[in-house]
Amino acid sequence: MKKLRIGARDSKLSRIQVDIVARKIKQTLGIECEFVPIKTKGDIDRTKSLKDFKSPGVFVKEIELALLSREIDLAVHSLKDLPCEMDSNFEIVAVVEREDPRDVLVSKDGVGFYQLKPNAKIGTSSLRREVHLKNLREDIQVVNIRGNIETRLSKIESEGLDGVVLAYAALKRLNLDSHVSYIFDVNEITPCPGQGAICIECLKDSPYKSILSKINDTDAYIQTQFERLVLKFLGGGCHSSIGVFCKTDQDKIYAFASILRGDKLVKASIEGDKADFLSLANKLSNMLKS
Ligand SMILES: NCc1[nH]cc(CCC(=O)O)c1CC(=O)O
Repeated sequence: MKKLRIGARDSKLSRIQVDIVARKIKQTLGIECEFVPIKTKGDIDRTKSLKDFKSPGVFVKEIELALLSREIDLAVHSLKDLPCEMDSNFEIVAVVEREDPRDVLVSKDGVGFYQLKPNAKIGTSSLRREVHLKNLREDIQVVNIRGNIETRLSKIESEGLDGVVLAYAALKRLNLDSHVSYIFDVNEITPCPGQGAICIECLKDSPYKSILSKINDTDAYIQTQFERLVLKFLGGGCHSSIGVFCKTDQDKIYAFASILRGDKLVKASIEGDKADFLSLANKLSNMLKS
């Protein structure tokens, strides 16, 4: 079989994620891959806050165009970068691996979140993280920062911040998790739907769909599809305040979600059988709608 061309963002983290997928494809399916780096709008325009991009999927569009023009055979993304409402030409054929979905604080002096000085300045451009941080500590001042992980870490010094909040998964994959000062429990900051998961996206009529689906991690797939479905039912763009977290254990699903209503963070939780996936996602979103 010919080499498969993997398209993905051109960042250090993205390359590491592509390596993880390529290794799995080689080991499990015996197929070689090559990496095709693609610049996305989200990478090019670094001045804009993520909240100000008009359409979702700022890290995705150009990669999907490369799929359409057959310049690449598959795309590898951080699942959380994929809008929950996907264009009908495309499909998530596998969730390959899910790292820890929690958010973490990297602080200036290594102090924990509750030890930060009053009115501490914390960098993030995620509305979800902002809302949760203020819910935990009213005094926290949020500063908007953008850029890849290394850039955001460097902004602690360059912007005089007391810390930044980032995805644990990203720091682990970049081998930077020794910088972590505090790990937020999922009850403190509800994770972003799909956070920590790497996925493979293909054209719906791709000849590689069925072979690539062999490297799907079933539990990671169910958890993240559940989280994305709740986000979709709530009408959330992927840069909204909405957090959803789903855990699985054998035949069971345990999930909760949080959303900003007025100036209050409201939360709901649910559990049930995997077989009732759709109605559970529906119920959970309805609990948060009213
Ligand atoms: N918002 C950008 C983004 N997209 C994916 C990740 C890495 C985490 C993941 O794989 O879910 C990050 C960085 C972050 O949230 O700090």
